[in-house]
Amino acid sequence: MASQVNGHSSGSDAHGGKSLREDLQQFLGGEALLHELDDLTKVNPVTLETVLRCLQARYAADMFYTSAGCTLVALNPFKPVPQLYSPALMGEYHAAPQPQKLRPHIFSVGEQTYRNVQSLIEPVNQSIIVSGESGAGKTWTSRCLMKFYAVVAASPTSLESHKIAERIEQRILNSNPVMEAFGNACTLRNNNSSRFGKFIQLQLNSAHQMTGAAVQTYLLEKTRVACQASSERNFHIFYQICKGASVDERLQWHLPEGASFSWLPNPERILEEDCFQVTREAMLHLGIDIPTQNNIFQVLAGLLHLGNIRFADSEDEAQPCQLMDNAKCSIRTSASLLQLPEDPLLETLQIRTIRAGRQQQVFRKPCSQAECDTRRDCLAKLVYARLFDWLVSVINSSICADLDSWTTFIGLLDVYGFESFPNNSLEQLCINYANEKLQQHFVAHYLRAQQEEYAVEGLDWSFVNYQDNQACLDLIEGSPISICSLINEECRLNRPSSAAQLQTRIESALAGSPRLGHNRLSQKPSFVVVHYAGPVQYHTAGLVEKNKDPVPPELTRLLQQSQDRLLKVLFPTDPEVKSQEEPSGQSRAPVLTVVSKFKASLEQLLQVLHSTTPHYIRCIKPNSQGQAHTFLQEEVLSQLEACGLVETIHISAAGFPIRIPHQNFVERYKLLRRLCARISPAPHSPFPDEGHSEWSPHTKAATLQPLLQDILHTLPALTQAAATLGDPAKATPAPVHCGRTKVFMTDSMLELLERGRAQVLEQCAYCIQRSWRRHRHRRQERQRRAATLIQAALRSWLARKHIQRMHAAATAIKRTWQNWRIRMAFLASKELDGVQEKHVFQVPLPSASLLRPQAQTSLLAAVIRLWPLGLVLANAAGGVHGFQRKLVVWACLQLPMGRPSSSMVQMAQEQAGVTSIRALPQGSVKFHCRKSPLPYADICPEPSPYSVTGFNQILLERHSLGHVVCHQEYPHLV
Ligand SMILES: Nc1ncnc2c1ncn2[C@@H]1O[C@H](COP(=O)(O)OP(=O)(O)OP(=O)(O)O)[C@@H](O)[C@H]1O
Repeated sequence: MASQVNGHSSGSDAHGGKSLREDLQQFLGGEALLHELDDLTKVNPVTLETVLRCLQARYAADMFYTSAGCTLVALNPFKPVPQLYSPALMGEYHAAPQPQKLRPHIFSVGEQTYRNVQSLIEPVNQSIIVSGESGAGKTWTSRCLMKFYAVVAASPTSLESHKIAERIEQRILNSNPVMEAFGNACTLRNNNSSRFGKFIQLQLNSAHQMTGAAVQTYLLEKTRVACQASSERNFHIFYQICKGASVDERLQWHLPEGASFSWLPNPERILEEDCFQVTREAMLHLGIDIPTQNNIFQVLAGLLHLGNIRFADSEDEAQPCQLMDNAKCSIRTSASLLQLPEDPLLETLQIRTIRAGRQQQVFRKPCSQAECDTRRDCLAKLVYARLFDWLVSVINSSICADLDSWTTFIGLLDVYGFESFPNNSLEQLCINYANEKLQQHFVAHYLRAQQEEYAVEGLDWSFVNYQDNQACLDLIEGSPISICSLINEECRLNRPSSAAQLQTRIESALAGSPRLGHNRLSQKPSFVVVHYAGPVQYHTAGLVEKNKDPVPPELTRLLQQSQDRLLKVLFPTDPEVKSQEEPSGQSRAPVLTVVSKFKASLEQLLQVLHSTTPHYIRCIKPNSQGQAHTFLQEEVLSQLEACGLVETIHISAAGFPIRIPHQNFVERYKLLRRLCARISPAPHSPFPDEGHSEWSPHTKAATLQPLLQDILHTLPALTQAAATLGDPAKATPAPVHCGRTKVFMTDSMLELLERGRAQVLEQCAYCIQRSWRRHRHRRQERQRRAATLIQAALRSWLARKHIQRMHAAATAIKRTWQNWRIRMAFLASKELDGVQEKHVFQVPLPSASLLRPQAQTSLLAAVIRLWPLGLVLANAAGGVHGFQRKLVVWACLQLPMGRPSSSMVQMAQEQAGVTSIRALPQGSVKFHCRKSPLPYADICPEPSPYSVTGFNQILLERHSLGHVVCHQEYPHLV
């Protein structure tokens, strides 16, 4: 870096060397700080030197973007810096509350532009003008901006609309590789140089989502098809088809491997742009199907073969020039690829037809060898230019949204930068003319308008001398006499004029212009124009011819005969088109020259730019070799001068770049009075409240001034607040000037106001949030109470219901239980006590029916009286056994022996079992038997594991052993 700085000023004298060393010392000492300055307006003093140092320091620190007031300076890194354009970074700039606070970047310009569209402040439409030398990074920048908008202006709503938006964005992005393949070429200064200018209009709908785009192109360098400077190349697409075609396609397009074409110089150079597949895929996405693509490539192959056609010089002027031997095959192949008849093709190239006289008689004149070559080149240029325009229209129809589906747009202008070569011609004149126009637009927008406005608004302002290029524009395009008008006139007169004559004409007619110069040392006829970026010498040779860009009508007619589907579209046999193509020599209508067409499209472009808010990005090339980490001061210096950057910085730093009409200012910042009201009561209060913003027209004018004053009164408070927040830059009161119709301020003041506004809005939002939360809380509380009440009522109802059901069930059980007990007791007592008589006939004694009634009665009585005794005896532990026992039983029961019923009684007795016998003192016997023959006496209503089934306690009284007391007992009662 030191050597570069040394190299910049290599003074030989001791004093010069010393000052340079000091300078260098100072520079190097301050470098650490210098690279931190991200706005060139902060460089002090603002001179080319300091600006240059700052840029160099930043470049060394890999900081490629620097603000310069209203412009962004973009240094070409000439190396991939992926993190500089990552989607994450895009998101960061998009989400930042103040993107301009972040590091300078094209995304901050992009985001600012997008926010301007969202704010709907007039003019809503925005334009970003990307300018710079060839290879400075304009196309790269435009591409990155398009990607940025594709991300930030994508539709976040429904999945369906998101998909549509994504498809549109993809198409817009796909238009880049197609346009670059057909419109870019490798030049000495840039491997991927755009050979046309373009204005891309990104269309946004009312929700600020990208719905489409439109591309307008300017001045395609079509001469490149047939003529390339040494070490340069043709358009990329020709190399792509030659390198990327498949074997079949090669056969079809007659492009054998290793074939040489004179219009395809330097094919051995391999560039990353030579990617045929990428172009094909992008074309497919844009709706250009494979057959159409093949058709396009076939036509391009036809042009390549056309370029190989060579003519031999003819000795005899009356005879047409003959084809060279090796060109015969080329013309056949070319004719077949272009689907043109071979002989008429050859004839059209060899022979000129002239219509003359009143009857428009046709004369045929053989062309010289040079003329044949010119006609061949013209044919190729004509086809290629039409093909390019057609492609642009196809791209537009694919990406352009319906007129009613978009409301605003962001325009991206990528134009060729200022050009100055040793040999400049009409192309450079047009390019530099466009740059002058854009510079004027810039000057008008930022510099002149700013200063003039200060004067009109009555502001005290010391004017800066800026370079007004109006004089230069007058020289090029002025009326009635200018360079353009003179060249056009030469074309209209259609007279043979030499280059020297044109030079003399220009010099004599425009002698008074301060911007016209003359290079006395020049060998060739030329004139010099002193552009804002420096003097450029234009050679007059061939200027008029280039301006005419003559297309012999027979060439168009020939192409109209083609059977090729694409050429039929490009060259329709439409009479309207025909009349445009063939202006008759006698017509007084203005001739459509290159300059006049370019001027018209430029004016159209400037009209669009004037209706938008412009943003500028100046791309700077740190070195012409395209090397990373190399900052050549001299080269950068000339570019800084060429783009008028230093003046911009100077004025932007000293002036008031922000101008807001009173009405807009009041509308936007009237809520700042709330801040003031909190600090101190406002001095004026005859204005309506914010809630009543619809003032009547007469009150409006009357209230505007006091309102304005009120707002301005809040500024000290705002500045103070900034100071307490520890922002010293904002603490010093930034100048605000109230003009007659507008308020003027600096960026920092605007920032302060915006911050205050955001603060008030934030407080309002808090207030609304608080009220809403309170309201919501109250409502929730009410709802909660109501819910509790409902729950309690329901629960008590349910409990009551349950209890009622349980109660009813318990009552029913109790009743049933009581009834059962009563019934059981009744049945038992009936069985034991007084029922013997009544039920005697019901005792199910077997063979009872066989006994006599008396016998039956006595038997029953005996059973009842004596069975316990029988039981006792039968079950006695010792003593009576077998037959003896039976006899005892029979005797006790007085049963007749051998009767079947006796065994049954025995059975019953055996089953019954006696559990205990106790002799009571009075001589009675008390015993318990396990089971009685009574059906109800042993029924336990409550069976439980602990309960013993009812058993009978039998007491045999001594005094009446025959009287038996039998009652039921329950364990729990014992
Ligand atoms: N930001 C960047 N990061 C990395 N490389 C870049 C950047 N900008 C530009 N370049 C490199 O510089 C080259 C030239 O850039 P670009 O084609 O955008 O220049 P240009 O100004 O459009 O030139 P022309 O006017 O000739 O079309 C690119 O091919 C790329 O290699």
